[in-house]
Amino acid sequence: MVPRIGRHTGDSGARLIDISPPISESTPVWPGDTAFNRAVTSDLGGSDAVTINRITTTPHIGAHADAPAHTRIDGAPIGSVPLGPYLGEALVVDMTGVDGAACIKPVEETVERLGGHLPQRLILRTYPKYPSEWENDFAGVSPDLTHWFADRGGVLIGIDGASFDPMDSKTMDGHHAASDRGVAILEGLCLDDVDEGYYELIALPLKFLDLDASPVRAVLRTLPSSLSTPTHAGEESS
Ligand SMILES: Nc1ccccc1C(=O)C[C@H](N)C(=O)O
Ligand SMILES: [Zn+2]
Ligand SMILES: [Zn+2]
Repeated sequence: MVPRIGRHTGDSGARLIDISPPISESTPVWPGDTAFNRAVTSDLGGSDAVTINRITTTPHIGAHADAPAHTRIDGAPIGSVPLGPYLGEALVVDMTGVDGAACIKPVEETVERLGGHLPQRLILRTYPKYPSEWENDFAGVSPDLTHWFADRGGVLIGIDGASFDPMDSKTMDGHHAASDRGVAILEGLCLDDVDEGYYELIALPLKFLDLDASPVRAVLRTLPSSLSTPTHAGEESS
């Protein structure tokens, strides 16, 4: 029997791919939202014993996890969401040729092509190249896809775009579908260096007790090759 995620020892040649864009004052944020800003409050370059910065930022910056509280008045803040969804096997699907909201068909086709295995985490690539400036024209995640995935045991969907809903949405249907189905949301992932296929996702939000979102350091770890090829299809229902 092939070793599964969590049981392999770590020096098996697995590669870590950082899918977090850099965060600085020049990181784009939603128009009108609070940009990242920092100020030094204690300075080694002055007479202080330590350097300390103060930061101001929207929590929806770079790679980040949305909490249910972002779009539901009674939704859980990010510090009290379960962590399981943010860790574990994920399938990266290339949607760069797809028009509009990320939808079911490309996922079905990719799963089919890779051998039929659908893990509990789905990561959707919509940009051929991650934008370095704010981009109005991102694809959301279609509610249909979220329902389809939740029906098959899905617990997390991540996307490279800035939001699960198009920029002019007033109803936030993409976000609501996810929170209604208990599907965790990651946004702003930089997938430039990632091929379609199976990986281990690691992207934990911080324990901000009252916040609507948290930045994450998102990485994909390559699986032992026996796990990232179609030969293991159907063996696991992670
Ligand atoms: N409507 C907004 C108005 C102001 C600031 C952000 C938004 C968002 O929708 C953020 C986006 N949905 C996000 O989850 O990052
Ligand atoms: Zn967000
Ligand atoms: Zn969002």
